[in-house]
Order: sequence, then structure tokens, then C-alpha cells
Amino acid sequence: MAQNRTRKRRTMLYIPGNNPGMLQQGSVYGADSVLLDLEDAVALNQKDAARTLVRNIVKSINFYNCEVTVRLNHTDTPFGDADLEEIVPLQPDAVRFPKTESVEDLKKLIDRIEEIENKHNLPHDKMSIHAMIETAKGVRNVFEIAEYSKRVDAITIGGQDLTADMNIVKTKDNAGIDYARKQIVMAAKANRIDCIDTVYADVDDDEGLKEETLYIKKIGFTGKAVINPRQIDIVNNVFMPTEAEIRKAAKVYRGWIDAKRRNLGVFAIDGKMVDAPVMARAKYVLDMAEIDLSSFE
Ligand SMILES: CC(C)(COP(=O)(O)OP(=O)(O)OC[C@H]1O[C@@H](n2cnc3c(N)ncnc32)[C@H](O)[C@@H]1OP(=O)(O)O)[C@@H](O)C(=O)NCCC(=O)NCCSC(=O)C[C@@](O)(CC(=O)O)C(=O)O
Ligand SMILES: [Mg+2]
Repeated sequence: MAQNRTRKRRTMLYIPGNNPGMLQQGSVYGADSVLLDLEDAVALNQKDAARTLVRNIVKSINFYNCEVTVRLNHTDTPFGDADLEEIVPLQPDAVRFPKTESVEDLKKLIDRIEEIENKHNLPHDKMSIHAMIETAKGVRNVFEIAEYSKRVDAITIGGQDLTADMNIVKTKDNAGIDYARKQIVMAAKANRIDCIDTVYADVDDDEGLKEETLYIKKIGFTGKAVINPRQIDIVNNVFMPTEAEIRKAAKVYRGWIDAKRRNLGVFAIDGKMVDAPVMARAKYVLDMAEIDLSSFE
């Protein structure tokens, strides 16, 4: 779980929990994670049916390398506890907890999860928790939320709800949630966990999605939620290093191995200083590109 995880989460595909066709096909499109949704994609009169369907899908479908995450209803809603009772015994890779506002919210959630795990003789360190920040109060408390428990291995932002909670007009550049995005990134980075950006609602605007993904990558997000298979390649490609970046990183890494042999802490490549942080960035690029570092030794 959590800090030992090496799996990438560039794309997390939301799938409405009451749509059997989409649920069955969800893992074939190349998303790193599927997000089986019991919350806002499901109408109130469909909640029970969706929960049963998601339970059966998680039990019976092989998602292969795709991470399986279930978005629960909040524990303060009439559906939250029933979701936990059905989903926790299945131990999906993670549960996504919407509208997390405080550590009290998380404590209540984790205590209940662990109670159910104890009842079923399940470990407490397998299924992780993704805390969604979707209100101004959650943004204010995100640092405490991110460090509260090792089970929290990602912080995510829900831009639609946050915009509504702040009672602001949603613009294409999402200026109104920029502060929140950056605060969420900092809280995640301070705890060395993932931070996942909100969805891009216009599924026909490929250029807009690419532009937004380039921006959120630049400010530190490690992935983005998507709502349609057509969005997956666009986001995955933005999060993959370019060929030029890989070539440069490989050069730095090779130089670093050589420098270590010569007991040098700092050296230059093409006239530019290379020190430990430059090497760490190069290593991250090679890791994202899934290049085996032992091939450089
Ligand atoms: C948007 C649209 C209606 C477009 O429909 P369209 O019909 O135009 O789609 P097409 O492209 O024509 O579909 C072509 C083929 O792909 C299949 N297919 C489509 N979508 C698929 C999918 N998601 N999973 C698997 N399969 C899929 C489809 O079945 C078809 O299959 P086939 O018939 O076999 O060819 C549809 O995609 C959709 O419903 N998306 C999910 C919406 C959703 O979950 N919303 C809730 C999460 S956000 C939220 O809650 C806000 C947040 O909380 C969160 C945050 O930000 O994190 C906040 O506060 O901000
Ligand atoms: Mg939301």
C-alpha cells in the first residue's frame, strides 16, 4: 500500500456504477485505474442497484493491470455505511472518499473500515484511501488530511463540486480553483503521495483537455481523472516523458554513475551543472518511461 506503491496513476477512468456495459469494458481502454462510481454518477433511486452491481463486477471481472478503485458515498449520507459494508470485504486496491473536509471525517471512515476488516479477518494495510477535496473547508484542512494516515496514498480534487461550494463561475481556465489545486499539490508532495486532478467535462474538446493536462502536470499533479475512454490517450501521453526528455535523462544518469565511480558529487554535461537534484529529476523521468535503471550500471 501507500508509499511502497510503484504503480502509475496517470489516468483514472470514472465509470458510473449503474452501467453494466461500461463497467465490464472499463479496463480495456488503457487507463491506469478504473474508478467505479457509487456517488455522483448514480441517481439516488439507483444507489442500491449500483452497489450490488459494482460488488458483483469487482468479484467477477479480471481488471488485469488496472488499479481498481471504488468511489463511495460520504459516511454522512444514507448510503455511506452500506457502501462500506459491501465494498470493504472485497478489498479493491483503493476507495475514493468524496468531500473529505477534515481529519475527523477520515478518522470516522478509517475506524469503520477497520471495524469491517476486523470482522472479516482482513489486513489493514492492503486497501488504500484516496481523499477527495471538494470544498473550501477541505482545501483549508488538506495538509492535516494528507498526513493523517498511511492509508491515504492519494489526494484528489473535485473541481466541479469545489466550484459549486465556492459559489463561483466556472471558467475554461479554472482560475477559481487554481489556489486550491496548488495547495493540494503541496499537501500531497509534503507526504510523498499522489495528487490527482479533476475531470475535464467537455469530452469533445481534445485540445482543451491536452492544454489543461499540460498545465496541471507543470504544477505538480501526478495524474488526472477522466470520464470518457477518448480522453485516456491524451492524458497518458502528456504524462509520459518525450523522447528528448528520456534521452537527456539517460545522459544525466549515465554521467552520474560515472561521476560516482570517480567520487564526484557534481559535474557538468554540455556545460550545465549536474548535482543530486538534477540526477533525481532524471531518475524520475526514466522511471516514468519505465526504463530499467540497472541497464545503466
Ligand atoms: C460523458 C459521457 C456521458 C459521454 O457519453 P457518450 O455517449 O458521448 O460517450 P461515447 O464517447 O460515445 O462512448 C463511446 C464508447 O465508450 C463507452 N464509454 C463512455 N464513457 C465511458 C466510461 N466512463 N467508462 C467506460 N466506458 C465508457 C460507451 O459506452 C461507448 O461504448 P460502446 O457503446 O461499446 O461503443 C460518458 O462518457 C459518461 O457517462 N462518462 C462518465 C461520467 C461520470 O462518471 N461522471 C461522474 C464522475 S465526474 C464527478 O463526479 C465530478 C467530480 O466529483 C469528480 C472529479 O473531478 O474527480 C467533481 O466534483 O469534480
Ligand atoms: Mg464531486
